[in-house]
Amino acid sequence: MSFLIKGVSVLGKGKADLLIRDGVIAEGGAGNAQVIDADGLVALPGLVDLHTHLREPGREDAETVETGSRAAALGGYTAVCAMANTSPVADTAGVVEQVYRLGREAGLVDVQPIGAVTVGLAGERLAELGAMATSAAQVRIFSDDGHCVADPRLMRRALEYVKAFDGVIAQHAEEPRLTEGAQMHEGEVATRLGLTGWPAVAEEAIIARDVLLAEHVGSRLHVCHVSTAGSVEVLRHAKARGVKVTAEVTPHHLLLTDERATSYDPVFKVNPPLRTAADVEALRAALREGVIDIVATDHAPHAVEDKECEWGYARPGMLGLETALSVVLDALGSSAGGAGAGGAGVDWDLIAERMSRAPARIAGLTEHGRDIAPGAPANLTLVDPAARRRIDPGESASRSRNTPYAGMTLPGRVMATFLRGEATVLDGKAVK
Ligand SMILES: NC(=O)N[C@@H](CC(=O)O)C(=O)O
Repeated sequence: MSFLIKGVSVLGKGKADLLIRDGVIAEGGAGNAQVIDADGLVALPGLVDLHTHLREPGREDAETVETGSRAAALGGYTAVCAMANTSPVADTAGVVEQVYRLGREAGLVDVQPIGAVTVGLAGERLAELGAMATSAAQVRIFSDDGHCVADPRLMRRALEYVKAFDGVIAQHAEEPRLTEGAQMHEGEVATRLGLTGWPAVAEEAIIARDVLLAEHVGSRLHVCHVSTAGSVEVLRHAKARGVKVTAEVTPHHLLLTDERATSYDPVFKVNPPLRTAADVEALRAALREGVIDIVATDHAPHAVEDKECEWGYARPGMLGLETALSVVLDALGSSAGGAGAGGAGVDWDLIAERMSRAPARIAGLTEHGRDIAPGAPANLTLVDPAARRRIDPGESASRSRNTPYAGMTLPGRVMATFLRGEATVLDGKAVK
């Protein structure tokens, strides 16, 4: 199948016609290509998510590799990195190969498994990092996400181990002793609601420790879901020293604050928790500046019984794949003075960098995050910046419904996504 995308805005090129043939951006005659009228649409390199929970194996009632992949494609993604906190945990070559194979079979996005750092995420001994790296899944990112690698000696060993194959340790920065029983951000709102707080310093202390360890070892550290202004300052300091550290922020931490907890609706319960408006401002500025390198969704689907219960019993986590781009456009627009009608003023190069190119580089996904130019793999997404859509959880392709944006109207809409030249989304709908 070939496609001729007519009149689309391409970064650095203005309006152009794009020909997709044999899986790549092609040149020459269009022949019998299917024509897509892309007037008013913006072409971006396919988005890359460094932090997705696909729940398979083990919690297929909440998500499967296939349903999560479809949600990803609808969100404009062509690659996602699948977190290791499945059941069984992705801590062996066998499990990461299973996830990799399921991703290939679904064929909607490239699914790159992340391996666990420690056996069973228990934080006691290192998992078989080398075996996962040399497996068919070629794992390069290791994370105990959901849990912090709290033991400094184990963290040091992990950083040392992955250096041999240019791997990276993605840390869920949460000092567990400081967050025992925590339900939400520690601050004025938690006090008012009488809920146990998760203090900002529990994140900042681990990031500070880990950038020092990464510097000492000379290895690569990636910090998951940065959520506080203080973490930004630690990262700024580390980067100025030349530490090999990268960091992500989630869409929800760029838009929502701890005030949402006043509803006691567990859809707003997430780890790390929603923080203050001042944190949100600092995260937006850090993303724009590059102290935070990327946006990652932390898409965390949960079954109804795990979410529609009392706040204290609900699992933390929220959906993110289908709404990420819109939330980022909204968040950066409202404080950047940009994102006017029709997407005027949006810094599309920044969006491409933070949501595609940089995450592809960190994950080593060389087929993704490429400039849209002849010869490049046709992994791209077409966005209608003028569209606004009301978020209806019932319309989600995810198996779960825990979106915090239900009923909100957000800017931008993904109209088409292509994975190696195959359409996975057309006219804003999943193709298969
Ligand atoms: N981010 C979340 O709130 N939840 C994550 C794991 C975690 O980080 O707790 C999940 O897997 O559900």
